[in-house]
Amino acid sequence: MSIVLGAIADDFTGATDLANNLVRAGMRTSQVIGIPREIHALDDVDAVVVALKSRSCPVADAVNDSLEALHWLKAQGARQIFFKYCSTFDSTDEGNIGPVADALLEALGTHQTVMVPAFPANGRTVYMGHLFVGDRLLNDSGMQHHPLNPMTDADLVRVLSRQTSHRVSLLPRPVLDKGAETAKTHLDDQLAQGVRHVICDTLDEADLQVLASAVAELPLVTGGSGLGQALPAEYRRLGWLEKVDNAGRLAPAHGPALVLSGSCSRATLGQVEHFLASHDGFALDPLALAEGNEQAEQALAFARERLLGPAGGEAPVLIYASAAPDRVRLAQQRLGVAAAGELVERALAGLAKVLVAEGVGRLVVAGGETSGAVVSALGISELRIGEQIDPGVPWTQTHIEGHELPLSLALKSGNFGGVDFFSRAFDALREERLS
Ligand SMILES: Nc1ncnc2c1ncn2[C@@H]1O[C@H](COP(=O)(O)OP(=O)(O)OP(=O)(O)O)[C@@H](O)[C@H]1O
Ligand SMILES: O=C(O)[C@@H](O)C(=O)CO
Repeated sequence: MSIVLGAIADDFTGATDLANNLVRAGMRTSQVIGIPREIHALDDVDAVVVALKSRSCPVADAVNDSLEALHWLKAQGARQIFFKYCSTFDSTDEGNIGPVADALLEALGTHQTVMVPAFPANGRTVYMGHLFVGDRLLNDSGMQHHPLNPMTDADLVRVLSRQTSHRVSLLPRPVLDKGAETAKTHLDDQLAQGVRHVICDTLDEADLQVLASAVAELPLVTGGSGLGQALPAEYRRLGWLEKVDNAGRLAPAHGPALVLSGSCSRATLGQVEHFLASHDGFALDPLALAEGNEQAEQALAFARERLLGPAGGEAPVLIYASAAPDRVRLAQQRLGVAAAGELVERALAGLAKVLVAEGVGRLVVAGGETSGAVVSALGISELRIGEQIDPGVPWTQTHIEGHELPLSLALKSGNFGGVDFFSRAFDALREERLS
């Protein structure tokens, strides 16, 4: 059987976010980690999301990996390709959104795509090309302090124009408001004028549905997961997709519960604080990690005692490097941005590897880069997508080599989730609401 949608996501939590919305809209979805090296059995799967780690890597690597993913997805019969990036348009003047989108267009032999980062369910909307997070412009939302790609400009036409030599324009809300046919005509007019990338305004779910209807037959669409929620209904309308029940059913969860957080996003900082008010936690500091193994070993002993020892209990514990912008800046000034991030990612990934091997069976990871590091360390190649915990974050399940029982894993994007996300995620599993 051929898949309908093939998606290329530029980070791990972003991939899960998109997969979650596809499952919710009734597509049976598999997420694969990196470009699959072996042939996968894709029976009973409507969509595959390839999770890359291409958001913050050098442009040439992002382009090569994305093209390799494209070729694999086309070989699986994908009718439409979705390039998934962050709903906060995480990128720098070098890329990687513009260069990857250009390369995908060229490889597909097509000349235009849409850019739909909005995710209204999580407060990301676009008006007159300006991206809002809740009631703040992107550059005033906390994203201006992002450790790897500070977002200091909310005007996406301007942001993307710095990343591509091709023309960028806007599909404004007043046009969208007139419906899918008018939107399509607008895209065609722009194409005739040589516009390659069209940033799309989106205020709400209704706008997403109009957009989905206008773009369902384009070879390439790009954006956040909001569009992914709206497309499956269009695929059904086109006769490409059948309706299925229970697209997100998982097996029961087992084992001790751990949260690892390397995200310094505003939402995660609130979640860490909230969790620590009623649970145990251990703070990592890149400056201490740079001194040697001692702090990582202390963190391991802390988790072992609470989760795996004779006194180990049901309560989840947290190990985190999440810190306020001034502390992040200090570490970055002393160590360098990349080195500080790598020290944290390596420490959290190493802890995940040991603790899962020793029995942790329920794991929440906060932060896209952090999730990428943890998933790689665990050698995970495929995730089955389950039910949603909060918008954009589902529980997933995977098999770890040598383990009889599956690992339940939730990969949380930095700015996603309610303030009580960490404890509520496990409550949901305990209640078997999600199993
Ligand atoms: N205390 C710290 N000092 C410096 N860097 C840190 C610190 N804590 C974490 N980091 C690094 O900051 C980066 C955070 O990126 P990550 O993608 O994991 O989170 P996020 O940006 O909040 O999530 P998302 O990409 O899902 O929005 C990681 O590279 C992490 O290692
Ligand atoms: O689109 C989003 O906001 C998320 O899926 C994400 O990519 C954050 O890393």
